[in-house]
Formats: sequence, structure tokens, C-alpha cells
Amino acid sequence: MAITRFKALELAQSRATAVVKIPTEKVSDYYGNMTFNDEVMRSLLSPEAYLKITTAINTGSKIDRDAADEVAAAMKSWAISKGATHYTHWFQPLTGTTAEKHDSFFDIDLSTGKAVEKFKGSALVQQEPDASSFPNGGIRSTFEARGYTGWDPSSPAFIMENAAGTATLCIPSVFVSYTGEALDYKTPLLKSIELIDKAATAVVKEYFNRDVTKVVPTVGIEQEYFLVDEALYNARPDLMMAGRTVFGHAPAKGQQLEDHYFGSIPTRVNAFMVDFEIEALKLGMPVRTRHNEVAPAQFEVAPTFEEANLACDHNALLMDLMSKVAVKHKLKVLFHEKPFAGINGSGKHNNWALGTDTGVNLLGPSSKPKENLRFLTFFVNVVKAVHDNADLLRASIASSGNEHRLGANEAPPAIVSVFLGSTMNNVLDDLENMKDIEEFQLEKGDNVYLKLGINKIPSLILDNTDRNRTSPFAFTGNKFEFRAVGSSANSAAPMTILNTIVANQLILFRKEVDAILEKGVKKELAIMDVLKRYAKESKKIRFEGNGYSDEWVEEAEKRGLSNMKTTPEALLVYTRPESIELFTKYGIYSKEEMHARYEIELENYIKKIQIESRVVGDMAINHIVSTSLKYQTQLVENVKGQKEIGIDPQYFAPTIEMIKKISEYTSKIVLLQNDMTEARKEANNVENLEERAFLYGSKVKGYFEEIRYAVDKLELIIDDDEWPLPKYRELLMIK
Ligand SMILES: NC(=O)CC[C@H](N)C(=O)O
Repeated sequence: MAITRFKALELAQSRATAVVKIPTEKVSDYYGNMTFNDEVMRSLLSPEAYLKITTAINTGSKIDRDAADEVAAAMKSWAISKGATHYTHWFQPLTGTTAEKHDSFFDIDLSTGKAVEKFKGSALVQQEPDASSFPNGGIRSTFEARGYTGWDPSSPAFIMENAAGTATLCIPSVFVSYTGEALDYKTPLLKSIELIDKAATAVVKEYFNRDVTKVVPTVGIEQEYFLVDEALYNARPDLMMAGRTVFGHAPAKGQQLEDHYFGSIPTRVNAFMVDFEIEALKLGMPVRTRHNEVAPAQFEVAPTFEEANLACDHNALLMDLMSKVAVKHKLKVLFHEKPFAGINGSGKHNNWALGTDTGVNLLGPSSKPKENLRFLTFFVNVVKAVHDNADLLRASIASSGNEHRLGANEAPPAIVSVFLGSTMNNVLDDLENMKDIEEFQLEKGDNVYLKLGINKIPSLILDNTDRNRTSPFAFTGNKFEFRAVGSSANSAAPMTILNTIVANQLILFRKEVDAILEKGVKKELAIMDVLKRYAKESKKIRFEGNGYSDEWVEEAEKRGLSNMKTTPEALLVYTRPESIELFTKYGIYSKEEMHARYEIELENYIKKIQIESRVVGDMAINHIVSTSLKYQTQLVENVKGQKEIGIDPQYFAPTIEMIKKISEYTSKIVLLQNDMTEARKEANNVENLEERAFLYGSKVKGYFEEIRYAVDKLELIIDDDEWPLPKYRELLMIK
């Protein structure tokens, strides 16, 4: 009997729901109480230091030494009062996960020889972790291994409880090389936020509202994930090593009845959700929504939107937090984009908008014509930016995991398009057919907004917007939802790209409008003239139909839209001269940084497929073939026995067929596995990174499906008692 699997099943089935400690106060009383937030700073800092830090938060200005010392002292005493013994610069290197190196507050005072708790401003502002092992894409050589973490005051420091009952003060930080190049996700994101602030503020100020002095991109990040019992997870080497199952026959009941989506949340899962949400709320993450997703064992958590930097930090922290809280519930969280074949994958839908410091959402339609011209301006500019830079957006979400998800089982295709909804689609169609400005000029005195048709945009577009789940980039009434982002991604990467391309577009827009204004044209007409042209020029990116259909693939090709199915192909866009020119122009990435990122992503891709390939080989040979041959021997014995006692051969002929099938599949697996190892060796010997990535993505990965096919067939033949791996029906049926 397959001992590990059955032990795991027994354990999984006998789990009790974990007890969750619920705070006695209401959420609004404990929300953010583990963060060094504005309220705490106001109460602990001198008015001067408080002013300095809030100015730094709002404008990005530098904090002087004295103020830093005061903030550090306040942070230390606050953190110690919350049980912290250590502090860490918490950052997001290009590994895709978060990083921390805890240092103790405790130190020996050299003059007195006594123990003291120390934390100076210098330690708050900058640290030098021994960071030689983080990916750097050739930026640092090991002998120049120094990397620096630098405090980001715009994201509040927070307390992370350790398992042992102590806690650590975490200081959100950037991570840069000795020579100043960004080695993380946060640095370019912050730069892109500053860029879009400037670009969008200029447009609003100049054409619509002089009072606006700041625009911030906001994001609400929906996180999808799967939950698997810890014991079953541990019995699946593929889940442990690669985060996804490489084998597993589809269960009789998968998601075909659609009875999981929004269904009653399983008790154990519900306890887990309540537990991690409480911890998230304490850390100031505004989590509000929880539900069952489409696939069995798939769920979702979503916060309300926040300023983009905070939202991205919070999502990275939330993923870490969820994995930690899951331990108590004997669950494992799978953030992989496609943990199970044949059912839905997981996304991380990024709901993006632009908000002004006067409280206006620039992507929210209004009933007032003047405001609607502003809305239309930003709306059309976003569509144009996506049209002109669709390939960059595709590159920003490229990963080995997302390669399995895009275009498979209810996930958006690899073709970038924009869904507008019928109302806005009609508005853009009308816009294209609008009169030329010269004609308008002649009809002075009339209500320009009425004439332009802007009054037609219904104020209640929010309620009218039809949803389209098949689109990678959809307008949802007052924001754009970038749905193609993968569930395991760090949102900062796609958000950096999105902010930059829209900022660039807004800068171009202003130039074009200003050029028309110089000719003495009325402002509204000049704006509409440019928007009209944009609507026309970006038409091909608009798609309202079914993005999952084969017809769309054909239609997109006719329209000349790219369909980059593989990661290496998508990433190559980063090396295009026009991409480099765009990012270096605004200082978001230097040429070296872009190249480093490209290399890191490619290497990541290669390594992930390499790991998967090894897991496939190991499981196929050591688990599947060995088990199958043992079972086959039993069948052979059985047939021999039947023969011996004189049973009519027609009765054991089907058993002989089974024996033959086992031979067929096992031999196939062994041969394919040998060839796959050879393909890996061949790829490893290729110097050129691009070629190696291409070989891994095509040749090596090319064996996965064939091997899987044979393994999954064997799963249907081999005695269930002997099958070593928890089956899909067992992994997916969470209580
Ligand atoms: N209900 C949904 O929105 C499904 C989304 C899907 N899981 C994705 O991969 O994006």
C-alpha cells in the first residue's frame, strides 16, 4: 500500500478546525495598530520631526540626520512596547519574494560594558546586508557585492510577530547596488509613481483644475490562491518543489458543475481566512472581500484600493502573511498561476486608477460635462498608452507560471487588448466620427460640451458597465483592471510599466494639445481634436468579444496584434531600442538596469523549468514507473496462475491487455525521461542565455505533456491502493 499517501489522507480527513483568537475590539479599533502610522508618529514625535517626516512622505524630500535620529528613537520604543526585539529592512529583491535580515536592538555599550537597546537614525535610514546572493543580472560582481537597503518613509514600518512569540520591527526599504542601480521591485515603482504624478498633475492643472497639486496612481489587488492540506502537499514532491502538480488525472468532478464559485466557504478555510485577515488588518492592509473562486479549492482575497506603492507592499506582505498563518491551520497556500491542469488558474487582478489630492478619481465619469471631458481625456490616453505599448505590458507579466495560465481555462489570452464596455465603446466610436475642429470653430457661442456629445456619457456608467472576464485589460466603470497579471507576481513590476507608459502618453498628449492651443483654438476643442485622433489610432486594441475564443486569436492576427505565447519571446521586448529609450528617458530604469532585469527574468524562467523537469523525471521514474512495474508483476503472476489452473484464455485476455498497456506507458516514460535529460544537458551547454531559455521553453518543456499523458493513463490502471501520489480528487476536495 502507498503508505505516505494514505497516511496523508487520514491526517487530512481528521483535521479539526483551528481556533482563531478574535480581537475583542471592532476592526476600526485595531486596524493598523501594528504599524508606525500617522497617529503614532503624531503622538511620539516633536512637531518639527513630525513635519519633516510627513513632508518626506508627501514630497519624497530627504530627512535630515537629527529628524532621522528622533524617528528612530520613537520607532524603537514603540516597537519594543509591541514586543519587538529585532529590526529589519524589509525589501523586495528580484527573487520575487520578500527579504529580511533581523538585527537585534540589543547591543553592548562599549564604554560601560553594559547591555543596552540601540537603534540610531543611521540604522533606520540605511543598512548594508550581505547581499551577494541576490539576483543582480550582472550588475554586481561578487567582489563588489555590497548592496544597500534604504528606508522608504512613504510605507509605514510595521511589526511582524515571530513564531516564538517575539516580534520584529520591519522597515519597508528599497534595495540598490553599491553603484546605485536598483536591485528590487520598489525602486523603479517609486520612480514611476513620481513620473505619473508629474505628468497627470500637469494635464489636470493646465486644462481642468488649477487646485490639483498631486496625482497618485491607486491599485486594488485581487489575490487568487489555492489551498491544499499540508499533509497532502508534503506527499506531492511536485507541489513542494515547483508549486504546481506536474501529473494528475482530472477528477470525475472538477469545476464542471460550477458549484464552488461563490459557494459556502468550507469551515477550515473560513477559519484560515478570518485568521489571516485579522493579522492583515492589524498591519494596516484594508482587506475586505473573501470568496470561493471558480476552481475547487481556489479562493480569493481582495483589499480596497490604496496608493500604488502601499498596495504593492501590502500584497507582497499579505502573501507572506498568508503562508505563515496557514501553518497553524495545517494548510498550504499555492500562489502558482496554474497548480492544477484542466481547471482554472489564478490571477492577481490589478485594479488601477488615478486619484488627485482634491479627492477626484480621474478615471471616474461624472454627470458634469466639464468633468467628463477630464474623464474622457484620461480614459482615452490610457487606451492609447496600452495600444502603443501592448508588448511592454505583455512583457511585464511574463513568467513561467503565467505561461501555463494565459489562454487556458478562463484566464485572459496572451494577446493584449482593452475592453471598454458598450457605453464607452460607443463614446469612442462617436468620438472618431466627430466633426473636425475647423467646423466647430465656425459655430461659436454654442455649448461646446453639448456639441461635442460629451453630455451623452451617462453619469451612472458604473452601474452600466458590462463585465468581461475574458479581457486582459478591462475598464470596470471607474478604473482599469489589469487581469493578465499572474497570481505569484510582484505587482510592482506591471504597475511600474503601466504608470510609465501612461505618464509618457500624458506628456505627449499635452505637447499635442498645446501645439493646437498656440493656433488660438478653444481649449475644449483642441483636447477633443487630439482625443479623436487617439480614438482612431488605438482602435485595433479595443475588443469587446470573447477573449477565450479561437476566433479572437484569428481576428487579433488580422488586426496585427501580437500574440506572444512564450515568456522568452515576451521578455525580448525589454531589449527593443524603443523600450530602452522610453525607460531611460524618464530615468525609471537605466540601460544596465533594464538589461539586468531581462537577464534575471530569463534566468528565472530557465531555472523554474529546470526544477520542474527534474521533478517530472524523479517522480516519473521513482514513483510512477516503479509502482507500475510492481503492479504489473502482480498481474503477470495472476495471469500465470489463471493459465495454470486452466481458466479459458478469453477471460484473462483483458488482463493481458492491461499488462501490455503498462509496458507501453512505462517504457514510453523511461525513454522520454532519458531524452528530456539529454535535452536539458544540451540546453545547459548553450552559452547564450536567450537560446538556452528558448531551448528550455520549447525542447525541455516539450516533454512534460507527453510524459504526463502516460503517467495520467497509468493512474487509471494501477491499483488505487498502490498509487503513491495524492490524486486530484483528494488534493482538491478541501473541507
Ligand atoms: N472569476 C474570475 O475572475 C476568474 C479569473 C481567473 N481565475 C484568472 O486566472 O484570472
